Amino acid sequence: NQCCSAVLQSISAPIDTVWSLVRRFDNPQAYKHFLKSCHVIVGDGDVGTLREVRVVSGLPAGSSTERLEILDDEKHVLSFSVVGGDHRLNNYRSVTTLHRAAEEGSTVVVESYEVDVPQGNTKEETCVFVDTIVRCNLQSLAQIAQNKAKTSKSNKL
Ligand SMILES: O=C(Cc1cc(C2CC2)c(-n2cc(CNC(=O)c3cnc4ccccc4n3)nn2)c(C2CC2)c1)NC1(C(=O)O)CCCCC1
Repeated sequence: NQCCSAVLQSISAPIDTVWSLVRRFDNPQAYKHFLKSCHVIVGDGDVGTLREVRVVSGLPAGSSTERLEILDDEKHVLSFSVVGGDHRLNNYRSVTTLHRAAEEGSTVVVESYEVDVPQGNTKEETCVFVDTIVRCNLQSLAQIAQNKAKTSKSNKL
């Protein structure tokens, strides 16, 4: 019994700026603020790389082991799956894609996922839970990418 959903986020920064942050499988904590640390267990940052992330203290879970499934620098697609850890997100897999928005220098991020519905929770509760975290992450990504675009622009003046 799985649930799936997608979260969209518009970002006023060029697609290459946003992608430079999203593509770093070894550094998710750059914009995911529930993460305290990340270390690569196996691999060089390409498909098959395994990372272990630790969540900030005070949360029920401690860590998660995650595998990079897709990293496409041309199509701006990143996908990873959760393969272990002390949490209740079994068979979690997400796909994040970037798209040039109509407006010059703007990007739309689409992050979709699927995950097993844990014992004792409903599909609805599971989607609300995960959507909330993913939305937080993408709002943080937007802030950081927009700041990065501003600083790089002012450096060019
Ligand atoms: O952003 C993050 C960092 C991240 C990673 C983790 C877990 C280590 C994996 C957590 N977490 C999870 C838990 C323990 N509760 C569950 O397991 C869990 C699973 N079903 C549920 C279904 C319904 C209600 C509650 C549920 N409760 N305690 N902490 C957090 C906390 C909640 C804010 C953030 N992770 C994702 C990412 O994009 O990297 C986005 C979200 C999905 C995983 C990938």
